Amino acid sequence: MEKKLSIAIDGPAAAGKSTVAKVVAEKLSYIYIDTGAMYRALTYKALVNNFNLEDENSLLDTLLATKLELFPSPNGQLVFLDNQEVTEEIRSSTVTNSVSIVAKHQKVREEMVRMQQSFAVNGGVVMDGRDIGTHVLPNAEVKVFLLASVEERAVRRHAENLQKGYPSDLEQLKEEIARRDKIDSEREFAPLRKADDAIEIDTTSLTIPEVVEKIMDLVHERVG
Ligand SMILES: Nc1ncnc2c1ncn2[C@@H]1O[C@H](COP(=O)(O)OP(=O)(O)O)[C@@H](O)[C@H]1O
Ligand SMILES: Nc1ccn([C@@H]2O[C@H](COP(=O)(O)OP(=O)(O)O)[C@@H](O)[C@H]2O)c(=O)n1
Repeated sequence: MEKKLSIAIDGPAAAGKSTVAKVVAEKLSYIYIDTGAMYRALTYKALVNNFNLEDENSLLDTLLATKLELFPSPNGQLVFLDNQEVTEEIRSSTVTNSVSIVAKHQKVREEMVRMQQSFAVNGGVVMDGRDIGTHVLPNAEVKVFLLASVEERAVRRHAENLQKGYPSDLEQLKEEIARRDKIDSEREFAPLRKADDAIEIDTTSLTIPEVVEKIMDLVHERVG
């Protein structure tokens, strides 16, 4: 039987990570794990309960007391928080604009990483996020860092919002994406960074199938 690999996909907001990670996981019959959803779920709970997002210890306590579950589904991944489905709720702009504050806390990240590593213990996983290649799966056989210009990423998110019927302002999205990238890249602990051994793919002028194909080529190189 072919060896089951671990595949790490990192990169800035709206670079296409989850879209291509889902397709790659499906092609390989691997599990897809969207780690951003975990930070989003904790942020959602903190916002609903009016918690101070700067209070690292209380966020850690909240996380430890939370039942956070990810279930594979044909459309990607369902997210449950204390037995309640929050798959859609965690994508709201309120959560999006606060999540990087929650995600900068070291203690929160350490616990998230512990959970993420436990999901990946048997390999056969495609995981996307910001620190997968650098911290969560440092021994992943395939590491990819996806990039695209901030303009292109904002245009993509804008189109996605309009298609879903959500209100959307392109200039505002551009600013929000740039601001989130800045916080994610500048935080002290486990910032958004390409792992030394990750392959960078600039997707600005690539289609989704072209990006998937590049990643599948890397996978095939590793399985020989
Ligand atoms: N190579 C690409 N070309 C055009 N659109 C893309 C490409 N990759 C992703 N998209 C679209 O861009 C949006 C953001 O992609 P997503 O996978 O959610 O990004 P991320 O997970 O990195 O935040 C989605 O609407 C997706 O369909
Ligand atoms: N491994 C990860 C994944 C997400 N995150 C944080 O969670 C936020 C949301 O991640 P996401 O992948 O859902 O975001 P999008 O790029 O899909 O909008 C990021 O902006 C980071 O602040 C992180 O710090 N580390």
